[in-house]
Amino acid sequence: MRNNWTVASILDQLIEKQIAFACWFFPNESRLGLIVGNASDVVFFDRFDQLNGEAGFVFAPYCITEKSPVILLQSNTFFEDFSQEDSLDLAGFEPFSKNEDTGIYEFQSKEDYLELIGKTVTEIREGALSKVIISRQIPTKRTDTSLGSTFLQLHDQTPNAFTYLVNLPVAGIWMGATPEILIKSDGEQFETVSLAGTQVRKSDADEYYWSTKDIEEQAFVSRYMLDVFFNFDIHKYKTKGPETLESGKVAHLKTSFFFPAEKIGKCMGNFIADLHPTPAVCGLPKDLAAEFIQKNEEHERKYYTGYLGPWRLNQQVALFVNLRCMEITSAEFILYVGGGITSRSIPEKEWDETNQKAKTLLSVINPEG
Ligand SMILES: C=C(O[C@@H]1C=C(C(=O)O)C=C[C@H]1O)C(=O)O
Repeated sequence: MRNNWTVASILDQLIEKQIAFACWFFPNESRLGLIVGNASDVVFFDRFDQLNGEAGFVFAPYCITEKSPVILLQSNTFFEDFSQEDSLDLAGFEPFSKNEDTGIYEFQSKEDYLELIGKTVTEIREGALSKVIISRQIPTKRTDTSLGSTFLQLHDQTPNAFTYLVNLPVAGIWMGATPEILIKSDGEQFETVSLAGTQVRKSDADEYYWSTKDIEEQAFVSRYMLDVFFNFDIHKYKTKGPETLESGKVAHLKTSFFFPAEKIGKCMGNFIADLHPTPAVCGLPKDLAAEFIQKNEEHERKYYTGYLGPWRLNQQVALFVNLRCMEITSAEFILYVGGGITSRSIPEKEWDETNQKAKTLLSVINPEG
């Protein structure tokens, strides 16, 4: 039985003492993974493929910049299930130097967002783009509620998501509950997932009908994955789906792909570098979409739409796309939400979709709101 109070209070102390850590719940599991380390246990990379041969907990950005490198926490202080522990000796850990709050976070007005979506749809209809993910930040005033207990509450509300809380040098504090697997391995086979298309969650699983926009949008992601498989000589795989996946207050279309581990066992870092960012978070064609995002989004994505998780930690690989997440500064929670825009997008609907996606996080940080 998890002692919520003890766990929350240890996580709060780690944050307060500025000790590097990552903790997480895998989807549909009640075990709490925790890795804690010294400042010297954290390494930074400026290329995604540098993960080849490394092991630890990885926190990777959408796009590598000087301020957002790939971060790997390598430490022997690793618990597969910390929920059963009742203490942790923090005295032996050397803290990392505090990250400065340098970002400027502005609430993007609905009008500005609708205008950007309108512009994106026109660009897609007239040019070479098929799909682009456009996102926005939702800054919310931070209260003095315990982040440890907010995290446990988030897990209780979205048990089928990968729920995490990290405090790391350079990146700072991030928390989220994502439904999207990037890559997962049980040693024998790898699983990767194509996830896209969104609608409000229904009370009855049989009620889901999917629109052409959603089906097409998700098919773009699946199609792209097949190209990446081809690059790595993966010509046979098992598929499951498309099927509906419910998460938080929304539901998505999901296809899972499975292939033998030996295909990429020695070059996993290269495989991830090719896969990321998928058209679920960037767009198609990838280079044009990335350029459009860079020119048109008003904010830096930092670690939103990057990926995170155990990377060959105790032999396990389980990376998730960093969605439904927030960055936590001393004064604010900055939520990040986005959606896939195609030629069939209706700006008002896209705005509603981002609000739906933010609901779970908003309900845990501001229960009265
Ligand atoms: C970009 C996000 O989600 C992605 C976009 C989706 C969509 O456009 O329907 C669905 C799931 C994710 O692949 C987000 O949640 O911020």
